[in-house]
Parts: sequence; structure tokens; C-alpha cells
Amino acid sequence: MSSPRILVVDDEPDLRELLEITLLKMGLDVDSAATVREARALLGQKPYALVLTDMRLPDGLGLELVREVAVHHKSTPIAVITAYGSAENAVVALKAGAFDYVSKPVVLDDLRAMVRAALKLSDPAAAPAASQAGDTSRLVGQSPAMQALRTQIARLARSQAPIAINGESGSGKELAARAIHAQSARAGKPFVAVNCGAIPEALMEAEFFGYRKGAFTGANDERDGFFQAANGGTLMLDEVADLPLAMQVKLLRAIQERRVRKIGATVEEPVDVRIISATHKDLARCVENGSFRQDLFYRLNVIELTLPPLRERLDDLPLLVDAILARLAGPGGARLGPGVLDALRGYAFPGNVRELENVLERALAFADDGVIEVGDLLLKGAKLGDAAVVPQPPQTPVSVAPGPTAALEQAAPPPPLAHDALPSNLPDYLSQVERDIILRALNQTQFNRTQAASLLGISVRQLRYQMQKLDIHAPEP
Ligand SMILES: Nc1ncnc2c1ncn2[C@@H]1O[C@H](COP(=O)(O)OP(=O)(O)OP(=O)(O)O)[C@@H](O)[C@H]1O
Repeated sequence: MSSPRILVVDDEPDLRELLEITLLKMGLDVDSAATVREARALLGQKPYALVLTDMRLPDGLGLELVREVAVHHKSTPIAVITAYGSAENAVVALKAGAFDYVSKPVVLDDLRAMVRAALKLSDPAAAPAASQAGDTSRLVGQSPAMQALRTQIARLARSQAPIAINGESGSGKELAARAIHAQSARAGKPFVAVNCGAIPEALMEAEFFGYRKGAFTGANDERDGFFQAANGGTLMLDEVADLPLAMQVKLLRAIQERRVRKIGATVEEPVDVRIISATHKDLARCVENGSFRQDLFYRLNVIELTLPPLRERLDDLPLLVDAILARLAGPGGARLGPGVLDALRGYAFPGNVRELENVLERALAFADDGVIEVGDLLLKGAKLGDAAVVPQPPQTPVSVAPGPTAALEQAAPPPPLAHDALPSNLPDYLSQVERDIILRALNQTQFNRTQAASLLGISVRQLRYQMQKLDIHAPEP
């Protein structure tokens, strides 16, 4: 079998030779071109497993080749070599459809890793199996919006460019990020999702970059951070708008340099991660109001992917309901009574698919013999057509009623403290207070996490995190 063939386009003879030798040593066949014209001629003659081009060529820009290859040779990945410090060029090339980039001076290990990733894309045998967990089949829905999303995901999986996923809370941003990872050349490596809003600021640097033993009090062992844990794979920065400014600077550096330094370490270590960021906030507005750095925004927002809210793809409701009920109650274990689907169709779902899951989970707890009736849905607030589509707190606080809701956990307030008294153990006392407040919100909303989080002014993820930490569970059916 013949070796994969690579096209190197560079007018500097020394660098071209270095690239050729490196690729030949990897067992690959190499053709070289010194100009855009020569490259075009070769591309017209043979198929290539990868094109590697310099950005500045005597008769034009590497960017022109990137655009041409992206349109006329869709199955050929093209990577660019950018001058040192010209991060903007890399972003422009990635936006134009480049698979990845390497910076000058070329670090050969980085080059080899990039070439191996590109070859996986053009080798069907090395492609991740479609059945792999996390592929788009977990994204339920056949509406035009979902079909377009699947096509976009397949396209984005073929590039290494950073992706910024926008979409309302619960609309499936993490699921989409997992699907991109699972279909990419990185599928065999870890996917690490980090909720930037849930990490205390003081711990952020250690969590992201790791630390050496003895770097600070309590650092008893050396530990990797998220970047090292995701090495070779994908790092998802969820709720990225919640990153404090000081951390944004450090993150930008790590992404640009593709290197991180553990706290207490003297040397940096290379990391190879694809960054996918997500937020339900308008990041451009955060840049305007100064809470998000423009340079980091520019770096993360190379390619945008927008997830449609559930209310804009209500045709998917039957499929989603079936999939969710099958997961909750087993195949055929639950079904909808008359009018239920129509009632769901009339609801705006401010919390999107996650809210649909919560609504069905709760309804199933109330349902007789697995048949969900309209009354079991307890839909409140946002109706379709309402102006407000953000999560709505219930109009009147709902008291814990007899019947099924009586199973809800009762809040146990902490013992009141006299005016000048102090708790004997502050963390325990605060946990009790927090538990009491969260339970109150959950009871008011019949354990609807989206609404409870909205009442408390925190994200659903933060609420889930706190519930886990404080050992709060939804009532058993
Ligand atoms: N198209 C879909 N098909 C099936 N399940 C979905 C779909 N979209 C979302 N979900 C489910 O909805 C829940 C929320 O999805 P996910 O965590 O990906 O949303 P998100 O947009 O990342 O939420 P957040 O903004 O809170 O981080 C998950 O349980 C996920 O499995």
C-alpha cells in the first residue's frame, strides 16, 4: 500500500527541506512547491492526505490556498505555518477553513502531532467509529435546525479550530461539543468539560494548570490540571463568560503558546488541546462592558456554532419525549395521555431540553401506571408567545401540598443564632443555611431545577453542583 502523500508549500529552501525530511522520516511521501502556482498545479494532479503551507509566498498568500482547498478539495486537510507571534494570522486561516496551524520556529514534535491528527482524518480505517458514544445520534431531533446542526458538527470535527458554542441554557451545548470531539481525530483522547462558573477563583490556576508538590500549603502531591488531563483531546470551557479577568489572561497565554506551567514549576510543558467554549451569555456584550477580554474573545470565537432553543424546533418534541421517557422508564415503560403533547407544544421551555427532561422526570413521579396526564406536567410561567422567554419563577410560591409533592424533601433550617452568638463550626453552619435555602427553592418549584436556579440567581449547573455537594436528591417516584 502506498504511503499518504503530503504537499509542502514553502519558498524558504531551508525550512522546506526540514519539513520534507521530517515527513519522510514519518514514512510519508512528500511533494514540494515554492509558489501558489506550483501548489495549484500539483493539487490538480494528485490527491493529498495533507497540505502544509507557509502564509507568505512569492506570488500570493497561503490563505488563498486555504480557501481553494476548503472549497475544491474538501477531503484534504490544509494546515498553515505562521510567523512567530502572528496569532491573528492563525485565527484568520482557521476561520477560512484551515485544519490547524504550526508557528515558526517549527517545533518538530508539534508538527508531527499535527500531521498524525490530519492523517487520521483522511484515513477511513482510523476514523472514529460512528457508533462511538457521543456521536450525533445522541442529539435527538430531525427538524431542519437539527439536521443543519449535525452537518455543521461533522464539518467542524474535521478541523482543530477553536469553537465557541452559543445557545440558551439546557439547549445541548455540551452534547454538541461531545459530538464534535467524538467525530474528530481526537476521539481516542479525553474530552474534559470544565464549568468555569463553578470553580472558586483562588483555585482556578491550580485547577487549570496543575501544581508541583510543595507549591503551596496542602500541595502534598504533584497534580495535573485540566489542560494536562485533556492533552491530545478536547477541553470544553463551559460558562466561559464567568472566568475572572486575571484568569482570562493566563488562559489566553496557554492557548496561544500551547504551553502551560504548573504552579511551582520552573519550566512550561507543551499541551495539545482543542478548545471548545460555551456560554449562554452574549460574549460580545461582555467584551463591550469590559468583563471579557477582547483578545481572548477573538481567540475563542474562531468558529461559532449556535444551538437553537427548543421552542424553535418543537417538531422534535415527540422524538425527544420518546427518547427521554425510554431513558427514564425503559422502553415502553411510560407514555403520554391525551393532550399532553399539545400542552408541551404550547410551552416556551426557557430551560430547553434540560427543562423538558426535568418536567418529564417529575411528571413520571406523579403519573399512575406510567401514563403521564396533562395535570402531571405542572407547566408554569412561560407560554409560547409570551414576551419573556427567560426562566420564569412561579407567580406565587408553591407550598408543599399533600399528595405526591409531600414526598419532597423538607427544608430543615439551621438553629437560629442569637444576635452576637457565633456558630461553633462556620463551614457546617453555612452548609446548613445553603441546604435550607436550596431546598426551599426546590420545594417551591416542585424540584424543577431550572426554575429553582433562576429563583436563586445561579446557573442550573451551579445548582446541580451544590445539590451534589450538599447531598440533596430529587424525590423518589
Ligand atoms: N438534541 C438533544 N437530544 C437529546 N438530549 C438533549 C438534546 N439537547 C440537550 N439534551 C439533553 O439536555 C440536557 C442539557 O444538555 P447540555 O448539558 O448539553 O446543555 P447545555 O446547553 O450545555 O446546558 P448549560 O447551558 O446549562 O451548560 C442534557 O441532559 C442533554 O443530554
